[in-house]
Amino acid sequence: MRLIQNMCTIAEYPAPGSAAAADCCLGAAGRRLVKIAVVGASGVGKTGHNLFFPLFIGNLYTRQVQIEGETLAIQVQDTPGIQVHENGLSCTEQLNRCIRWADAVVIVFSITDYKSYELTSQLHQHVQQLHLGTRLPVVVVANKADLLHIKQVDPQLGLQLASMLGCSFYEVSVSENDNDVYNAFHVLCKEVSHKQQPSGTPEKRRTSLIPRPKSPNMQDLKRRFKQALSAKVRTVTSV
Ligand SMILES: Nc1nc2c(ncn2[C@@H]2O[C@H](COP(=O)(O)OP(=O)(O)OP(=O)(O)O)[C@@H](O)[C@H]2O)c(=O)[nH]1
Repeated sequence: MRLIQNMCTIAEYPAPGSAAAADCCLGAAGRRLVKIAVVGASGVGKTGHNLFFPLFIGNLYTRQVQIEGETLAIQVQDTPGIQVHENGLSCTEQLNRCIRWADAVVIVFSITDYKSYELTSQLHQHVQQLHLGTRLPVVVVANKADLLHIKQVDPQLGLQLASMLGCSFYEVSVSENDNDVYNAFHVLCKEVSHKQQPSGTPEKRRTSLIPRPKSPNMQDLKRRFKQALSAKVRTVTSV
């Protein structure tokens, strides 16, 4: 992935569904915009991920990325660490708003924190519930891969979980290896980009498969028209 350093100016993310949100569907300079929320337990390294997005306003980070020859604008929203209570996840309205705003989600857990790993499937379920009817692209990221000596989660478990959830999986170390983090975002952007593509081409192909109604047979029409006309003439003559 080629990351471009010159950032466009962005506004704070608008409320989903607002007119501003609609304007925001295209990034600055008419670019398509990919909005990503990074979620996970507290202390797993979410903010570290966002540091790859050098321009930020409040909790919103941005940069541009080249995907298949097109320059897309990515916006990444940092979210507060999620707390787990006895009766499940405790998600603030702010977090839920952010998940609804997003086109894709990165779920981060730390290999040094088993509880953060356990949270992943609940979080995935929560994300999909907030986007009922569409399958939101999600990537699972196991962070702090440099801390193998104090690991509580075997990265293999992360891989198994991600494939069970139908997500891509990346094991990364925010503090040691930028490339893996880039790759995780790249895969997600590509997936969103494909989802956002106007369905023109496949749609067109589909319509061309629908049989066109047969054009009326002109000879037959003329014959029927003549018949109707002569019947009328006959009726008028007999009167
Ligand atoms: N060794 C190591 N430390 C990391 C890594 N990623 C983050 N950290 C450290 O983990 C701590 C927490 O990182 P943050 O990015 O603040 O975590 P967060 O998920 O944003 O935490 P909250 O803001 O509480 O939700 C910091 O001290 C980071 O320096 C990593 O890959 N390796």
